Amino acid sequence: MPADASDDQSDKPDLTKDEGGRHAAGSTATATTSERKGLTKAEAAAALADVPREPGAPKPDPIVVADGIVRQFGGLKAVDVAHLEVQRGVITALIGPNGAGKTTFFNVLTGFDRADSGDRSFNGRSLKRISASRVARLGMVRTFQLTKVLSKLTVLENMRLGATGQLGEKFWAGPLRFLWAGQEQANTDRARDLLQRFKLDAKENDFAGSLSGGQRKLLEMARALMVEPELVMLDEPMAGVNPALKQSLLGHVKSLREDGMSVLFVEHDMDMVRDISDWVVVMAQGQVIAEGPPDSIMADQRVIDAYLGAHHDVDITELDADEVAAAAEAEIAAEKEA
Ligand SMILES: Nc1ncnc2c1ncn2[C@@H]1O[C@H](COP(=O)(O)OP(=O)(O)OP(=O)(O)O)[C@@H](O)[C@H]1O
Repeated sequence: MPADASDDQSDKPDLTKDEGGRHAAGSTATATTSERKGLTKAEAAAALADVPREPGAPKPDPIVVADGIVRQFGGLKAVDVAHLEVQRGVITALIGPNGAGKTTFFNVLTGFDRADSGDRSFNGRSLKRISASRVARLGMVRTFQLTKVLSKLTVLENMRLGATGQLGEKFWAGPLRFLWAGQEQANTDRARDLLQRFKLDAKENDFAGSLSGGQRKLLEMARALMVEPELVMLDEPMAGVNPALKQSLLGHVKSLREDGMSVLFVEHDMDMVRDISDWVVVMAQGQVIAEGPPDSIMADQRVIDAYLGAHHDVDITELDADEVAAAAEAEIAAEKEA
């Protein structure tokens, strides 16, 4: 489904706007990644302590607000979300059975798909008629269930592609190298820093196609950070990832919150949901049926009936770096055999 093509003209994000008037004093809406103060798990829980455990509950400092979002495919209402607020600076999980509408809702929020009705806002600003690429430039980026790294490009080239809005991409600026060479160097430096953080630096010149599934997920997450986002949306980050690499991915997601970013992720892996999320939203048949902290959600009979009955808990073991590396090699070998 094509994204909303009617991209608006201004490239300047207005992240200071607060139509809802509910951003707390000292809100991080205008801060860059390096200036933003991250939250610990305890601080994130405290920020949500007074939020009612009910679908559509208002949050003290929402970064995203969805209102009356409906997306139909023929006669099927894939998404029918009356109201949802995503709190800034915390990790929110979106769970629900297959076909609940989670990915479709992600697509609509990020502008990769268009709702039949309803609107959503980011930092108090409506995203109506704003294209997916512009949504990303505003600071709301996503990864995909099936990774979209480009196999025939190197790891570093994939990273550079994550930096949107570069001067060198503008047709008039292309020949004027002096205008964009500095920006290109800054992007390469940032790419290398991120690759180091995600332990992919040794692979910067390898083709992305040679990475294991788990490493591709890491690369996609690293690439999403090239735009210094405020909100990172991850669609099933654990799907198809070896248990050893899961540990590493979990650590990276937690560190996003500690670095001051907000995270919204779709996941079926209940260990991950319980371990890292501060708040859980449950969807079933297109609607939000429950919201709350992980422990209360996992004990909610409606959630157990709609979803959790089929999911069992398995502890993810702590693994050291060698075990993680060995698991990545095993994953690559298994993929080659398949
Ligand atoms: N492009 C499409 N055309 C027709 N139906 C679609 C399309 N995309 C999604 N659907 C349907 O909409 C419903 C919601 O799908 P969606 O992929 O959003 O669910 P989900 O909760 O993400 O599921 P999963 O956990 O399996 O990824 C499903 O019934 C699906 O078949």
